[in-house]
Order: sequence, then C-alpha cells, then structure tokens
Amino acid sequence: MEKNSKIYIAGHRGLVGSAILKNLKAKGYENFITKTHKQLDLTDSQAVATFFSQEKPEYVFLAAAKVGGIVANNTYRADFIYENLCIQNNVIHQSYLHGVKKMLFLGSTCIYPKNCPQPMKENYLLTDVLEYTNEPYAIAKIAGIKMCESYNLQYGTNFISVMPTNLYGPHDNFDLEKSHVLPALIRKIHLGKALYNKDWDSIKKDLNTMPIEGITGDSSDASIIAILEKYGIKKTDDTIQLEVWGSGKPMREFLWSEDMADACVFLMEQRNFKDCITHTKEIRNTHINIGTGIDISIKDLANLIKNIIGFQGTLYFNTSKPDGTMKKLTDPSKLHALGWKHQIDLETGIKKVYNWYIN
Ligand SMILES: NC(=O)C1=CN([C@@H]2O[C@H](COP(=O)(O)OP(=O)(O)OC[C@H]3O[C@@H](n4cnc5c(N)ncnc54)[C@H](OP(=O)(O)O)[C@@H]3O)[C@@H](O)[C@H]2O)C=CC1
Ligand SMILES: C[C@H]1O[C@H](OP(=O)(O)OP(=O)(O)OC[C@H]2O[C@@H](n3cnc4c(=O)[nH]c(N)nc43)[C@H](O)[C@@H]2O)[C@@H](O)[C@@H](O)C1=O
Repeated sequence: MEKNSKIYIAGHRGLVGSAILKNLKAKGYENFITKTHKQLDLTDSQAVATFFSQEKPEYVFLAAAKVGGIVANNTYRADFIYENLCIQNNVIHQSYLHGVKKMLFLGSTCIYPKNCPQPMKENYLLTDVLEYTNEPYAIAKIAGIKMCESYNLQYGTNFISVMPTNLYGPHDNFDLEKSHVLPALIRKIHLGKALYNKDWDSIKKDLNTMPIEGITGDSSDASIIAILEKYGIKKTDDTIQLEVWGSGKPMREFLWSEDMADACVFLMEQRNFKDCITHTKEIRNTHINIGTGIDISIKDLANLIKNIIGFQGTLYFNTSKPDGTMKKLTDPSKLHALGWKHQIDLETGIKKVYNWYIN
C-alpha cells in the first residue's frame, strides 16, 4: 500500500474498523473511504456494486459484520448467517470485479472445531464439527475464507483471511445481553460497584449514555434497581451480587483491538507474503491466526476485572447460560514467524478499556 492509496475500511466505526482507521492514520495513510451502515447497507448487492464502481478502492479491509456474544449468536442464528454471508459475498465479489489490489477479510477463531486440538493451528479448519452456539456465524466465516481462497485460485486475486481470537477495546459493544464477555463484565461490574457505593451519579451517567430497555438515568431509582436485577446485578440487604454466565470454566484468549488492527495493517503491508494465496489441495494455507497464545478462565477473568474496578460485592455463576466452546486458544506461530507479536497484555488492556469506558 502507498501512503496515498485509496483504502476502504468497511465497518470503520466498529471495535476493529475504528482501530484499523486509527492505525492507518498514525502510519501516514491519508486516502480513506468510509461509509456508515446507514449510508451503505453492505447486504444490498446493488448498492455495493454502485459504490465500488463509483469509488474504485485499491485496498479493502472488510471489518463490517453482524457481531455479538454467545447469546446473540445463539438467539439470532438466521440473522448471523444471512447478514454475514450477504456482506462478505458482496464485498469480496465486487473487490474482484473492480480489481482491488489486496483485500483483508476478518473471520474468527470460532471457525475451528468445538473439540479442536489445542493450541489451534490454521490447518485444523474443517477437521471436525463446530460449536453449536455460533455454528451459523462460523459457517458464514468459513464461507468467507473459502471465497477468498477460490477467487485467489481461479482469478489470481490477492485476498487474505485473518482469524482473530476474542477482541476487546475502545468502541466495543457494551450491551448487557448481546455483547461479548469482556465488555459485558466491565459494564456489569462498573454498575455493581456504583450500586454498592450508592454512587447514583455514575449509574445515571451510564444509563443516559446507553439506556437499558428504555430505562435511563432519569428513571426512578426503583425501576433502575429492577432493570439492573434483570441483567444480573442484584441488590440484597447487605451486598451486590453479580451474575457471570455459565460455569466460569471455559478458557478464552483476549487480544487488544489496537494490536489486532496493527496485525491487519502489517499483513496488508507485506508485499511478499504469499502464504494465504499459495494453498493447494495438500497445503491448506487459506488463512492466518491472530492471537496472543495465552488464555484465561472466565472465572479468573471476572475476578481480574473485579479487582481492577474495585468491586466489593460477590460474583455468582449462572449455569443455565451457555458455556460454549470450553477452550479455543490460537497458535499464532505463523504470524510470529512473519515478525509480528502483540504488545498489550490483558491486565493493561482491561485498565485502558475501563478508563475509556468511564470517560
Ligand atoms: N469482537 C470480537 O471479539 C471479534 C470480532 N471478529 C470479527 O471482526 C470483525 C469486526 O468486528 P467488530 O469490530 O467487533 O464488530 P462491531 O460490531 O464493533 O462493528 C461492526 C461494524 O460493521 C458495520 N456493519 C454491520 N452490518 C452492516 C451492514 N449491513 N452494512 C454496513 N455496515 C455494517 C457496523 O456499522 P455501523 O457502525 O455504521 O453500525 C460496524 O461499524 C467482524 O468480521 C467480526 O466477525 C472476529 C473475532 C472476534
Ligand atoms: C469472539 C467469539 O465470541 C463468541 O463466542 P464466545 O467466546 O463463546 O463469546 P462470549 O464472549 O459471549 O462468551 C465467552 C464466555 O464467557 C461467558 N460469559 C460469562 N459472563 C458473560 C456475560 O456477561 N456476557 C457474555 N457475552 N458472556 C459471558 C460465556 O458464557 C462464555 O462461556 C462467538 O459467538 C463469536 O462471536 C466469536 O467469534
């Protein structure tokens, strides 16, 4: 990529897309195309075709997708497979038709089998059955990998697919029902601490920024307490009890979103990196893992966030909520061999994102 190359970042307001835009700007790139979901619905094939023929981007980062945590994936199964297939079909196909020089597609580590050997290497793709809770989303992501691979093989395109582990950082989704575990626990524990300390200003500020089911900071104290209880933040006579979904035993690996963005830009800048496009029937180099290679149990994650935020109430585990995959740790050695490694450790990242959240 040249500093004045025309770069389209699909999903530039999201967790990853916003970090990619920030990273590119910091590295001196200056010619961007961005469209919000409202301005360009990427599920609309005609609108995407018109957009590509008018704008003619040279490089594309595909960071737009229907994204959510375990319960959202499990509940809105049709939306997750339909919208993700549409978005990626449209963007990948138009990138081919309009001669995009290089395109990066974001998948996810949920493409690997539910009981995958650990740590997960790239070539474990399609070796066993998937985890049920996010199977539709994972199948859409696998289709995206296979589209990039197939267009590279048939048409000689330069499309690369990256498989990030669980991500977190600024501009994440902090919805208590639909988000991923790390932002959900940050918000729950922040609200739990404020309730414990009777810090109504913090609770009201939070609810005015992100109302829950129509409850804002201006609602009555009783309705605020009732809505928080519904989302697992329970006030008892002497403490606050916070719900953590599942058994607490699943292991997860977390990567700071700005590290993730740096890895994406690093891969787009590799002129001689052919690993994703030199696959054959025998060598299945279709994609590359992006992770830290370090994981933590959900119980330990919850306690780490509790200690960082300084919450003095108690945590309890609700086993009626799904655990999902018990372990999904990436093997990032392929990326390390290219010369990239993450910078931000989990504790530092949680402190940074909590600081971003409260401000
Ligand atoms: N978050 C995570 O832990 C992980 C994410 N990933 C993958 O990384 C990528 C980015 O995820 P993340 O940043 O977390 O997601 P976010 O939900 O934070 O952002 C998604 C972005 O996609 C845009 N978008 C969604 N639907 C459409 C549509 N129909 N048309 C146009 N734009 C749309 C949104 O636009 P707008 O802002 O305008 O609404 C938003 O900017 C995704 O491919 C995801 O699958 C992979 C592994 C883990
Ligand atoms: C990135 C990846 O993310 C999704 O997979 P996931 O890792 O299972 O998602 P998650 O972050 O929502 O949960 C991780 C673990 O944490 C537990 N957990 C505890 N308490 C809360 C909680 O309050 N909220 C959430 N969401 N989970 C909680 C939860 O029960 C689970 O055991 C995919 O669907 C798909 O989107 C994908 O690719």
